[in-house]
Amino acid sequence: TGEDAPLELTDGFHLLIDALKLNDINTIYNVPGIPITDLGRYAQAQGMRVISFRHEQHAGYAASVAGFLTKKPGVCMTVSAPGFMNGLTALANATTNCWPMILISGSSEREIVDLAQGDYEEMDQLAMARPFCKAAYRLTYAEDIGIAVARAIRSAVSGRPGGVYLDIPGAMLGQTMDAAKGAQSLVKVIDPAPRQTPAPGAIARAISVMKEARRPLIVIGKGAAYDQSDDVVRELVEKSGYPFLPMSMAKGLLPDTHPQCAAAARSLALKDSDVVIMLGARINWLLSHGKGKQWGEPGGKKFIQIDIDAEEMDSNVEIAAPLVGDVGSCARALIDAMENEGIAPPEAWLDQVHSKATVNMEKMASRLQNNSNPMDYHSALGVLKQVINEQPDTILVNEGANTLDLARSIINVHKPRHRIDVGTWGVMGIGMGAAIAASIETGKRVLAVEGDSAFGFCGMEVETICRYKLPICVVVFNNNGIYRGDGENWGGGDDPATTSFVPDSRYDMMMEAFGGVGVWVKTPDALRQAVNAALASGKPTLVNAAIDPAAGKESGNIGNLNPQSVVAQA
Ligand SMILES: Cc1ncc(Cn2c(C)c(CCOP(=O)(O)OP(=O)(O)O)sc2=O)c(N)n1
Ligand SMILES: Nc1ncnc2c1ncn2[C@@H]1O[C@H](COP(=O)(O)OP(=O)(O)O)[C@@H](O)[C@H]1O
Ligand SMILES: [Mg+2]
Repeated sequence: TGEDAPLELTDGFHLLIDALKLNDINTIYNVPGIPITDLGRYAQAQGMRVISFRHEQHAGYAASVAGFLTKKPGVCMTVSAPGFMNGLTALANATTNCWPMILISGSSEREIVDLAQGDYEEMDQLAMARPFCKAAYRLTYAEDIGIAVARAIRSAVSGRPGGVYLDIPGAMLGQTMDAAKGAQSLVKVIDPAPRQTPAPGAIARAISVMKEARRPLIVIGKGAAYDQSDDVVRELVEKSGYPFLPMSMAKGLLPDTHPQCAAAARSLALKDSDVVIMLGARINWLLSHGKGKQWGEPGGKKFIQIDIDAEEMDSNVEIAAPLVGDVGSCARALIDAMENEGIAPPEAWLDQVHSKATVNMEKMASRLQNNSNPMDYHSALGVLKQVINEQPDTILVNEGANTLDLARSIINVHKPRHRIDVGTWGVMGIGMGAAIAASIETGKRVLAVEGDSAFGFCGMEVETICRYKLPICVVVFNNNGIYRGDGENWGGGDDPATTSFVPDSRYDMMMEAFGGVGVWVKTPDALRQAVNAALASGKPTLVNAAIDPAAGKESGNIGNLNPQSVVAQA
């Protein structure tokens, strides 16, 4: 341009969008409002998918699940203070699940915040975010957007993935700068999640432990699902001949119907195994911290642990052979070393585990056949098991207590990353955000199996599902309460934990209210018909499944975590 031509300008709004797009981030999950409303508009105008929710917590759950499914940071965008706080729960949950997510929140100027002068939605968000995420950054100048977004992406996906907070003051978005200089300030991140190979000595140590194994077991965790080295994981399992136990979101890396799957013989596998390989799975509360009777004789086990985070080792029990690196690199190195060392498959042990699993599956199968009216969990889940067996490409979302614990063991998963649930924390309310992200990120049909209480945490997002016409079938297991619908209260009157719901609530009418399909079903046949119709039509559907209020147990399988009052029961 000639010297008198006007300078071409850009601004914070557009530099932030350019930085995200340059790094192949093309979706924003948000709730609009000051100061980010126009940011969403401009992002959409520049070709990004901007999905607007009814509450930031569910936009955040969606972003974190997008991170789990794509290995790119899911982006949640919120307004300041209350919007930021609503997103913070999802950011903390992402960090706990080791999923990459970036929470971008509008904020106030430092000079006002630091003098506590009472700005609109004033809060020191940067300080508030720090304890709940891997890294937190705040922008002051538009020219720093390129490096800040690069840092946020790298922090979210490198090493152990997790949540990152990026604080964007409203005034910064409005700052202008020379467009050419702005373009030069952008950074395309190079290799943000580098492969991390284990040290040869660590491999040799693991092989020496495996050589002693007579009854080995591989526990596969959601870190392995996230790694997307599915073929190498399958190769490690099949070449070793070891039984494997999938944790809930690692189900489907190898199909639950695989002959080496020990899920239906979990107690035997945990108690009698002598060497346990943890593959992208933590030994935390979900595995009783590696202690107690379910793990057999104290000291009777040796652990090999594969994890990208070196500090995870020895968190709960001594790790005899730590393998620090990504699942794919560690599994590959282990397979190569096994071949050279001639590690023999443990046929007798595998047969023992497989026959125990077969017996248990046959026992369960008979409980699934009943055509009871009202349905109980088993008859309803027997139907959904069959639906997923027939349509294995459907992504299953699942939450509740009995609804979660029973579905996890009854519904087989046949493909990697096709089951999304409450994660390490056991969070209720992830269902609708997870279902929306699974649908948006994969384009696949989604079946969300929700306890009625769990659905209550996120039910308003059925309007979001209808607004974007997403092919999501929500099945609410309506047992009229949290855990059960008939508990008597020791203090007399309605039990605050169970009969707190209106009996026979018509959740199906909520979906109809927004133009979706609502069906109230009371029998397995009606449930099957409604779900198959929903998956065939791709229309947003809510199937309100009446479940016997007397079925189920308080807190499902984890009631033992409750503290007991001695005094109260005296
Ligand atoms: C955010 C949040 N709040 C409360 C809980 C406690 N909680 C709650 C409230 C559950 C609801 C279980 O009732 P449901 O109707 O979803 O499932 P079932 O009736 O089938 O057991 S399960 C559970 O752990 C939680 N895990 N997360
Ligand atoms: N790509 C990866 N390679 C290796 N380990 C990983 C990878 N991504 C995450 N991890 C690790 O996987 C583990 C996941 O454990 P966890 O969330 O407890 O799984 P689960 O609940 O399924 O057992 C975490 O310790 C995390 O550091
Ligand atoms: Mg319930």
